Amino acid sequence: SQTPTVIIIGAGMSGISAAKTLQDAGIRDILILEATDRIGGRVMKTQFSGYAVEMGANWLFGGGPVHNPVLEMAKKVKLKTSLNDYDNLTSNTYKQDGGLYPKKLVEAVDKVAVARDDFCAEFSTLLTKKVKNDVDISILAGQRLFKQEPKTPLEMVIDYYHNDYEDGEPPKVTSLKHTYPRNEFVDHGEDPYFVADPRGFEIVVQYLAKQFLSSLKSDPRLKLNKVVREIIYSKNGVAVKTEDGSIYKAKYAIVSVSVGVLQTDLIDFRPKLPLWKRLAISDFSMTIYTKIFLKFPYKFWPSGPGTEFFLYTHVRRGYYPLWQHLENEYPGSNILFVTVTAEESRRVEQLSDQEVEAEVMVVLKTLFGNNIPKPEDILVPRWGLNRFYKGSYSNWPDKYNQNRHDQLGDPVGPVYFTGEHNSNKYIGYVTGAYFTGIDTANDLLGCIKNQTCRGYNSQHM
Ligand SMILES: Cc1cc2nc3c(=O)[nH]c(=O)nc-3n(C[C@H](O)[C@H](O)[C@H](O)COP(=O)(O)OP(=O)(O)OC[C@H]3O[C@@H](n4cnc5c(N)ncnc54)[C@H](O)[C@@H]3O)c2cc1C
Repeated sequence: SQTPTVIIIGAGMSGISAAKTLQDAGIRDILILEATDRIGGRVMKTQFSGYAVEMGANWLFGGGPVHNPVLEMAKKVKLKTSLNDYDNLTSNTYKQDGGLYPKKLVEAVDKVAVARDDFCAEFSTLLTKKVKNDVDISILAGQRLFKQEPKTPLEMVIDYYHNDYEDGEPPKVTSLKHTYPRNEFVDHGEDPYFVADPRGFEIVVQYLAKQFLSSLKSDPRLKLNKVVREIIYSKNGVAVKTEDGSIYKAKYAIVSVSVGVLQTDLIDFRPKLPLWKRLAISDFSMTIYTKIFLKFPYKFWPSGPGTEFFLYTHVRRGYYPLWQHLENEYPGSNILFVTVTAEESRRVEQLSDQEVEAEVMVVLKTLFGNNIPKPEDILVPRWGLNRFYKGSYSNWPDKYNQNRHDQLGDPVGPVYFTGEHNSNKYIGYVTGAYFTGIDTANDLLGCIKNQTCRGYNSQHM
């Protein structure tokens, strides 16, 4: 077969959106190499006790003032979504040893958290506007300036909901400047859509792919089960080697794997990537966000309006803090899921399913009594251990500046980089992945069509 112009590594949202952009611009001879047996990447549903649940992305943002093309696609495929009852998220907040906190107290703590967020947003804007060089602080440092740093278990779980639940990593290590103000898709005063569709959120990535691929399994431009292990690059082009011993050649490559994967040696770049690039990769952060699903024979948790979520407070920040039932989406499913992040995710991933179940049941018995039934099934995703993801999504660390982030996305010779982590506004989100795919493809098109190839700028090779 003919040598393609571009090889795209990875068939997640960013890789597919880059491929679509190239196709639309007339670059038809492309080849997508995907390590797994499916497209979609971190948009991934799985069948759990007869229901489609989202192992990866679950919330679709876009009810706000900014047009979100991912939401438009979701509407085209009639993706089934519901609106989460975020207004009532704090209405059932349990003490560490069981029993509910008085609603008034929780509301008062939440009010402080909202004011603290507003302060952080204003302070971040001030930093951006008034300080010439790129000065940044952590969200926690911002909270301390507000003189209302969360300290008690109750304050911490509310803060967890306001920050870690979105960022994946705690305020201590997260950039204030690049996280606040929260972007328009998220902080629009409207709840994001919660995806609960038998076809999964991944139907949206498939929809995009089908606009240029004849088949998601056998189109010659897409090869599944191709684990890229080596990229040899020079002014003449790239040679991409896969684990099964194949070699694919092209003029250019677009690498769309997660920054977590780039931090490992799964893909060997030859020559080694320049130092500036390696630093930009190694200093960025990839979090782990874990939704643990549990199926019970019957429900024993609060149900009815305003009960979709419940919170568990613990002196240990992030210890099984945020629970959600699926009664609105899948009535009668008797499924609960609890979200853990960052260090707790790293710890939980090392445990067996049985060990996780034992921990979780101690918490549930504390809240609902010793007579609750044993779960019939448990699902513990392990995104951090998976060599094709090495985490769930990226998080902007407080000591990482804009210049370095630009370098994270900069091309090196004929090798271009894309993916969620390169987004400036929607880092970590499916929407961010979609936009960066387009941006990277356009950058490369500038090179192919106009010979303005940023990969060959002075320092770049
Ligand atoms: C648990 C979890 C919850 C999330 N929640 C949300 C949410 O609610 N809302 C939201 O908008 N976003 C959410 N996200 C983030 C969102 O899923 C990602 O930002 C987005 O899907 C990333 O797309 P991508 O194309 O950048 O990367 P990926 O989807 O990771 O695509 C990269 C592709 O490269 C492949 N690959 C890796 N290594 C190789 C190799 N060596 N050779 C070939 N192929 C390779 C991978 O298999 C993958 O298909 C969540 C993610 C997770 C994991």
